[in-house]
Amino acid sequence: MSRKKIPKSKGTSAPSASVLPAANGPRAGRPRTARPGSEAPHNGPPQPGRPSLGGGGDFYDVAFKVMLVGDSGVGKTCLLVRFKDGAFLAGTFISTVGIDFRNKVLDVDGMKVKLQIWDTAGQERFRSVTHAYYRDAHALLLLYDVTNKASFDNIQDWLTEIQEYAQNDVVLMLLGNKVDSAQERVVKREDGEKLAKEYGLPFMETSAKMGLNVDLAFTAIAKELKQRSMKSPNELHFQLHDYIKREGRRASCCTP
Ligand SMILES: Nc1nc2c(ncn2[C@@H]2O[C@H](COP(=O)(O)OP(=O)(O)OP(=O)(O)O)[C@@H](O)[C@H]2O)c(=O)[nH]1
Ligand SMILES: [Mg+2]
Repeated sequence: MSRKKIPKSKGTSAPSASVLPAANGPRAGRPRTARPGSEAPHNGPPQPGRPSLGGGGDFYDVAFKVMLVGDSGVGKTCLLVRFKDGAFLAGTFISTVGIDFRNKVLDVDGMKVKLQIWDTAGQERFRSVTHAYYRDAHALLLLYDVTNKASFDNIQDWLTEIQEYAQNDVVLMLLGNKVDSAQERVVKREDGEKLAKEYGLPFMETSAKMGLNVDLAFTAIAKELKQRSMKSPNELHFQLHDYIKREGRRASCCTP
């Protein structure tokens, strides 16, 4: 990938959320692998260019698509499983093939916000599959692994890719995962903060293993997207940076 610099902050206009009437029906099933280009199964993952957030039958007022991106092994799948099921996938690392998705409905200030979360494969060979999904994403969580310097160094390349394929107004957050592995840490918190500041990105350190800041990351995204979609002049403007600064916890404060 090239190492082109990108503009240092994203725009702030509202993404067009899918505002759908609350539905009643069965919950979405297990995540499955998308097959771009083929016909979407009923209630299955939407295909690139054919956005649909109506499947799954959850109760919700507004729905958004969130994508997890970053190098292979940084913990994208574990972050999603922690958020969705409150569990940690220990043991053998099973690399994601193509793309999976899961839905979760959050209560954000009295409104049901459905996040359809796309878990992408970090491996280079699946990159073209991932590209097709960027344009429909309302938000991106970009992860690196604090125990893997290369995954941090590659963030700039990911930002270049995001600039190329995602919407200009996509909500973007940088996450440094695996902070529970203090002994193996090679990327300092300050380095993550510095990079995030350089690009005007909200930033947090997380641990999918311990659950540190995982709910917070998704909740912050949901709040930001909801706020942008409401466009209510009476509502106080939600400040994503301030929110995660206030609510975010440091690794040192959390015991296993
Ligand atoms: N210590 C620690 N290990 C983690 C954490 N998150 C993930 N891991 C481990 O890191 C490895 C990779 O995790 P995955 O979530 O599968 O990584 P991924 O980013 O989805 O990788 P790809 O699917 O290949 O893109 C697994 O062995 C996980 O158990 C964490 O917060 N702390
Ligand atoms: Mg994965």
